[in-house]
Amino acid sequence: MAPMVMDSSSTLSTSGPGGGDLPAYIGKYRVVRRLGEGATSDVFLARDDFQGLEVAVKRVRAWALSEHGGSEGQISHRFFAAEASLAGRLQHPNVVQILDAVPDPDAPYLVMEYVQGVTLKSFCRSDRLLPLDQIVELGFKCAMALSYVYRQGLIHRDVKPANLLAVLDAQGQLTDVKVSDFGSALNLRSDATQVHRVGSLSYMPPEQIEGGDVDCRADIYSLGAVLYHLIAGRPPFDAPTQMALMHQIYHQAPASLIGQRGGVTPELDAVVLKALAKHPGERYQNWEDFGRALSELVARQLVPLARLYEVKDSERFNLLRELEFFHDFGDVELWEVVHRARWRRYPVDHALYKKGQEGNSFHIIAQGEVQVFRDGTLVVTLGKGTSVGEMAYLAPNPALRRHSTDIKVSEVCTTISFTPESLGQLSPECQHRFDRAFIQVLVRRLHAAHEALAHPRRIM
Ligand SMILES: Nc1ncnc2c1ncn2[C@@H]1O[C@H](COP(=O)(O)OP(=O)(O)OP(=O)(O)O)[C@@H](O)[C@H]1O
Repeated sequence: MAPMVMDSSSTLSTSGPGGGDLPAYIGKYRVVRRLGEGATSDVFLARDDFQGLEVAVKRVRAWALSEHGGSEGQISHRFFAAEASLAGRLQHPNVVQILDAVPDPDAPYLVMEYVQGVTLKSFCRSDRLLPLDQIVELGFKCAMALSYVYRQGLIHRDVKPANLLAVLDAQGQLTDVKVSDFGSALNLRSDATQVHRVGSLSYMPPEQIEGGDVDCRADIYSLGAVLYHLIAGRPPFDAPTQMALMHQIYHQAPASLIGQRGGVTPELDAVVLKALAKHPGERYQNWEDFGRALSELVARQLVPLARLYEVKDSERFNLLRELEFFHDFGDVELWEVVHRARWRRYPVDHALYKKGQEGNSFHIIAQGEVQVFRDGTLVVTLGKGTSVGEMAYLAPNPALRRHSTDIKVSEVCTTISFTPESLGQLSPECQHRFDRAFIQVLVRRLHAAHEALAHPRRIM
């Protein structure tokens, strides 16, 4: 049995498998295992037994805060304070949520959403590189997440592979990515003076090294450097000493990605190198532009697609943003629809609904067209952005739930569909958006029906 010892916060602890002491509890959280460690803190997988929840607890190492820690100690305090101030604030599917911050005087800790997976550092080695389309997808998701973060008044300032967590499913397949570690974040709304030179040199833009004021374009550079590393298996600049590395970052253009890896197109190379421009004015000027450039690479097939007929998450997100039905949805709700809806592509002549059938799912047409027939006669053609089947879905009694028309696909069509059960699993905010969008659809239909009754000749 592992020896029992007392740790700094007087909690019983055992010697852990990863070396070092593994505390039995941190506050009310039962420690399961060590997940990783950073420069100043240890991260543990822990359980909140009361809520039955797995969390990641990041605890600042006691020595780092002690008087011996000197300026290191002060820095740790500041890093902790920066992350702690964000507890409960950042809520985005691609940002690791900070659930709580406990300012324990000996060893303060943060409680975070637990991400099952590895950091993107695992995919920076040349023998473990990800497919190019997956790298671009990850880049797009990080760009959208950091755009959200920027809109909250924050610059991350330490975007690097070790701070981007890759979500893996049970089969070990990478399914998503989450931005983490806001210890170096600059809060533009409350930090009166910028603390300079935080971050990791290999991914840091010149203006951040110089100690000048930074804005979102500094993070855009860093994400560009991460994408470069994921594509090439080496960072844009590499040198044996910090001085030499800084010299390269200031003065040397990164080598083109073409030829460093099969399948890299001039367009992909241009997008990454633009993000890595020395001068912020020559980079993408905002996250929206960088995100658009990345998603266009996928949409226009300018990266080799591993699975050709798949509707990628970036495509889905952009499709939704274009549809009137989703105009009032924020980014967070749109990502929920990307992940939770059923996305299907239907061939021409496919019968979406048949008259008399009882319906409980509804579709929103994202691409293509359908035709509505009443007793064999074409009534209307519906295209992108319209919804079908919502009447049967919203109907208060079974008789009204039967479809009164036949609906057939007339042009290859992608639909987003929900059932009452799948809609019920969405967050209350997202359900609320759906309710509002349905009310708008119904009001429009009611108005059209009213007009038809009031002015029958006009519409005949
Ligand atoms: N929410 C999480 N879920 C799962 N693992 C995590 C989580 N947060 C962090 N980790 C793991 O712990 C490691 C260290 O975390 P983190 O980078 O936040 O610590 P840090 O002390 O701020 O590091 P550094 O100062 O070196 O950037 C990560 O690389 C990752 O492996």
